[in-house]
Amino acid sequence: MSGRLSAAEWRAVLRLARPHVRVAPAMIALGIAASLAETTGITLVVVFLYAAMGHGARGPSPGGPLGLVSDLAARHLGGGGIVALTLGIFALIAAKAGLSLAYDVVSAGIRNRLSERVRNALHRRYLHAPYADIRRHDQGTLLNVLATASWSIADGCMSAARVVINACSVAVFGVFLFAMSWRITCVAAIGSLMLFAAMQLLSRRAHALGAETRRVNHGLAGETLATLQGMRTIRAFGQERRRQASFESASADARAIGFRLEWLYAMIQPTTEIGYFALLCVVVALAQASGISFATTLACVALLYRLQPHLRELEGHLLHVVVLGPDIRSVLALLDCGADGDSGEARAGDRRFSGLREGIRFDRVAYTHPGSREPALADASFTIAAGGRTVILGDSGAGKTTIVNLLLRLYRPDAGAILVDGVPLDRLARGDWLGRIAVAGQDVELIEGTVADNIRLARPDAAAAALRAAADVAGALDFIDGLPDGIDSWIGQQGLNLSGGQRQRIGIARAVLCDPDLLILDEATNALDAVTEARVAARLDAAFAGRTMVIVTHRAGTARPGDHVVRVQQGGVSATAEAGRPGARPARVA
Ligand SMILES: Nc1ncnc2c1ncn2[C@@H]1O[C@H](COP(=O)(O)OP(=O)(O)OP(=O)(O)O)[C@@H](O)[C@H]1O
Repeated sequence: MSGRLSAAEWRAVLRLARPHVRVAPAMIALGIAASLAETTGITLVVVFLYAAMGHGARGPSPGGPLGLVSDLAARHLGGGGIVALTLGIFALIAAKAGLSLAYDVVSAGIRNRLSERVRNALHRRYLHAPYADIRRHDQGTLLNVLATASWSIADGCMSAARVVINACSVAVFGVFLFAMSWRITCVAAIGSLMLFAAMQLLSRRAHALGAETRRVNHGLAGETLATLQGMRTIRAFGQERRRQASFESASADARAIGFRLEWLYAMIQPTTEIGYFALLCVVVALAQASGISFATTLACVALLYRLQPHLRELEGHLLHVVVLGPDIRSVLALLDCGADGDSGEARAGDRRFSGLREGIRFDRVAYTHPGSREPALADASFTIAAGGRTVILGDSGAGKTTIVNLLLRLYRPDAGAILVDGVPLDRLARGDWLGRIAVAGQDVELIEGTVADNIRLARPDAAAAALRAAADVAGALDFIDGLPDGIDSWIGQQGLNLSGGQRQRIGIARAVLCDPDLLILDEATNALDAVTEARVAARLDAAFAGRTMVIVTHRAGTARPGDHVVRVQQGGVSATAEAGRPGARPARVA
């Protein structure tokens, strides 16, 4: 892959920046106006010095625009010329400061708004890209791109704008210089081009450092996540020292790369300063040799001196765009993640769904996880009857959770169909479907917050009474009421203030709160003791009588007489039968 961003990548960046592109001309105009004010100011300063030294209308004319301004000043300003010039210079300095301030305010606004837009777009993609695709990225990368690299698009745009402004400023300075002396301008242009070529050597190094920075930052984010997510395990296994060493190693990499990057940027200033000093010496020598007046030489030197920061900035921003390239590319790649596929939004479906009437039929469904060789589910056919209990039974790794994820539309079958009352699942309006089903699993995803926050996650508008009722059905109310702040108790990071069984019951309460037509319990009570598990099962049976329940388990004893049992084995469905009457239905072998 080439170092610099391609035209297509720049087009993608501009598409992201589109709402702000119309402000860009105004921003660039502000930058150029500030340069104009500066160059005019420098010219006036030279005229001022010239007049102060007793020249002006009475002295020899410096020629060119300088002579013109000098003559005009002397003719029209008379004795008060110096005062008027001073005021003029002061006004131009103030104008330049005002214009620069306006530019900074506008660009800060755009930079922050554009970053916000990119952050939001990335977050949206994390939520809507096909689940299997987004899950393939490691969390450190996802975190780093959202938190840090997302700024690179705005920074890249700002640097590109600065490149245009600096190039225009250089052109403005060039025109002034040319009007004063074409010879000096030619020498300055050749010298500047030579310095620019030297900078290109730094730019190549910058690209390599940019890619390295991205890799190191992702590593550091991964290390941070590993510490945060594994805090308990690390301590339980006495791995603090090793973890600290691993973090410090990543941290040292970040320090080293940060230093190398800053060193690279720091190289720009002395390199250009030395180069320009040599150039100024050549200019002065040339001026003397070709009889260019002192005033013109002074003005040219002053202009060249003030041109230096613009050229330095131009080179710095060109370098910055190169350094940002890998980060910009990683943002674009994630924004594109699954964009061609059918994300949850893309296959939202248009058929209304108001409740399960007959049942759900898996018809020769196959699914292979991206990157996997073996299918997780191969040619699976079975039925989940409406209004009854279906037990999906299978060993660890048999494909049970894959079935649940297919029902949740997190995955899409590679082959076969899932029919809900005869309608393909992905034709149903996604909101309608997900609004009618709820799942509780063995690993409950808990957010940092209170018990109430966590139960409410699936139905943020639920009333307090509904929350308590759901917790009661899940057998969670007793322990919740025993917590220091009851349902408003803080549950700690990942719910660590709670036991595994308590966490599972919060997960069940969350599902119950949705009041679903179809309740899926994926090993949802395996952390409970037998008595509590039986109590929770009885409450759920009572609350969901007449509704559809899918119980996913590896324990054959979970099935009760009357339950429909689907046995999953090595990705296929080996048999379906009615619990207690194994021969009652013919086994359907996938
Ligand atoms: N995201 C994934 N990427 C690749 N392979 C996966 C992924 N998720 C699951 N698998 C594989 O698919 C197969 C079925 O996994 P699944 O989670 O459906 O099994 P399970 O029956 O629910 O197991 P358990 O009872 O242990 O939870 C397993 O071999 C597993 O390794």
